Amino acid sequence: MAANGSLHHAERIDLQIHKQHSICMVLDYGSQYTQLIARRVRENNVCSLLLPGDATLERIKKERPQAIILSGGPNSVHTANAPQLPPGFYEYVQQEKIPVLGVCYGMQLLVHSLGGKVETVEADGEYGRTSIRTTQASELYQEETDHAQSVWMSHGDKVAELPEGFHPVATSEKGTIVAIENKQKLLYGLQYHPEVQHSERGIATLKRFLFGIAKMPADWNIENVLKEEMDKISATVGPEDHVICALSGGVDSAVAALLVHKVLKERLHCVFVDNGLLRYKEGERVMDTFKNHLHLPVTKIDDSKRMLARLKGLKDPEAKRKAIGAGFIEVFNDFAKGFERKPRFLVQGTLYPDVIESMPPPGKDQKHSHMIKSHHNVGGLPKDLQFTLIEPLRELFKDEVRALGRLPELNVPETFITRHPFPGPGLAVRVLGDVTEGEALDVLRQVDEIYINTIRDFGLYDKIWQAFAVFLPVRSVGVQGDQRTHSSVVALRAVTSSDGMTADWYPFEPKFLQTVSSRICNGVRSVNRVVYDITSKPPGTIEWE
Ligand SMILES: Nc1ncnc2c1ncn2[C@@H]1O[C@H](COP(=O)(O)OP(=O)(O)OP(=O)(O)O)[C@@H](O)[C@H]1O
Ligand SMILES: O=c1[nH]c(=O)c2[nH+]cn([C@@H]3O[C@H](COP(=O)(O)O)[C@@H](O)[C@H]3O)c2[nH]1
Ligand SMILES: NC(=O)CC[C@H](N)C(=O)O
Ligand SMILES: [Mg+2]
Repeated sequence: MAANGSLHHAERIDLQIHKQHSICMVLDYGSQYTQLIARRVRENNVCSLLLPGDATLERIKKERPQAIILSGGPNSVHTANAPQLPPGFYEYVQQEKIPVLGVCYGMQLLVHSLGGKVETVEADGEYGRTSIRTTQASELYQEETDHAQSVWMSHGDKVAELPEGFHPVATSEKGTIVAIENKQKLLYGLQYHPEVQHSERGIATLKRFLFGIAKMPADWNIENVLKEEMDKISATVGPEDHVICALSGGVDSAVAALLVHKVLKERLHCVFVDNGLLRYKEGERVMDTFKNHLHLPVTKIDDSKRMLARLKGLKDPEAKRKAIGAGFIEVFNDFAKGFERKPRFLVQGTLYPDVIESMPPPGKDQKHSHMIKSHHNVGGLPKDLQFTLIEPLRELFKDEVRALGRLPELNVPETFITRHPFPGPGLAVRVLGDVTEGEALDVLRQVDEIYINTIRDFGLYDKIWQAFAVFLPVRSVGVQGDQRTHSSVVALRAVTSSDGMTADWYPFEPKFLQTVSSRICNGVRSVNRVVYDITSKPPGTIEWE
């Protein structure tokens, strides 16, 4: 639970439930993937605890970690004020025999601070899929040598010289050292990101670190989250309080609503907003699904006119996102006015990726993490927000939320669990630039409907994490029925992912691409060209804005 991000995210993530468990600590240097590391650790039933990268040694000691992972981060060890390990860190971990794994920036930090050399590679970074090969036996790879695997990289600095006592244990195709160890001192480093789904054996390597090297017990699970979050809600919401829940039809808010409802019952009031940015017939379809499957009272509010007016003339993606965030809150404020005792709390299905992409964590180490885009429900919220937020999923990733929703205690219907994510700002971040120009929204609705139906016809919906169309603000020349056309171009995007933090484009068969392209050009008059987006995340993001 958080009041509009008022605490440092890493401190907030200090889930105190874990005191009775052994802890793997993650020090956060601002990587987009820091929480993903913490999440991977939990996924393997080990309790993880995130602390800011500038935590003092006293703070670290207080938690008695059994293993420590140093995250990646946008800084270079050579930039002024780049995050450092606290004085006395190495003495402490050596004395307590605590294994340390540095990931990307974390590995560069180990190397740099122990007297090795890190250099900046001017125009030759490694981003996205990279092939690596183990060169020497290491516990990290179960002693296997000469084994190739595909991993996810995102770095512009590299290790040029190892500190004393370290060995390289894997290199990339370009010859970059991508894994190192100092077995005696229990210090390990990975230049790539083992925590992301697209690193082929990344999880296996993390498990080697947790269980093989750090010998941690596997004694934690998702049920703890349910109990903890329900307890927090009971402790925070007064017995007379009524609470509003922003419900979208997506999985996150459905899980959040059912979790909160378990505690508050009829004091929870769900609101679904039609902001004019929904897909084809989405408003009606979602309300039907709520009625047939969710069994919670839901009020639908049509805010489309006001929202489209608010977006008029806005071209900048961030300005659009902020306007949409403010628009949502205006609807909830209006709704709250209808109560005798005005609700003070607002439930949102915010997930961790929304938080990490939306804002650098406020507080001391603001410099460590970069804002990627303001998610409407986090960075897009107005500054004078009148509600205290209840966000029981704020520390979780989508696949964890799905697991939580499937627990028998919540029993969230599968129709919500398996639905592709759809962002709150909806089609506004898929019509590039000005949203209200021409018929863009209508064209996009038609194209999207054909695209998703074709995906279903080919039996691919559940193989794809998210698929959608994008309306491009350009025109191209075509020939249709022997006539010259100068019409719109749409891009199709389909990605595989497990948490939205990294993604790869989906490799459709040519037959699918042929079918969908001709269905779109035949079915939507003003479109004469269809392109397919083949960009992973990174370097792209999933949405285009
Ligand atoms: N149309 C809407 N009406 C009311 N609340 C919304 C709407 N769209 C989004 N929200 C709120 O914003 C939150 C974030 O949106 P987001 O799309 O990330 O989550 P979701 O819709 O619940 O799940 P999914 O990511 O699977 O679509 C939602 O959980 C919900 O609380
Ligand atoms: O509710 C939301 N409000 C937003 O402002 C928002 N922006 C992106 N997304 C969704 O988040 C996931 C990651 O998207 P990106 O790679 O584009 O950041 C993808 O699933 C996106 O659809 C949003 N969801
Ligand atoms: N992902 C990271 O941790 C990157 C580390 C450092 N900023 C680099 O570019 O090499
Ligand atoms: Mg959604």
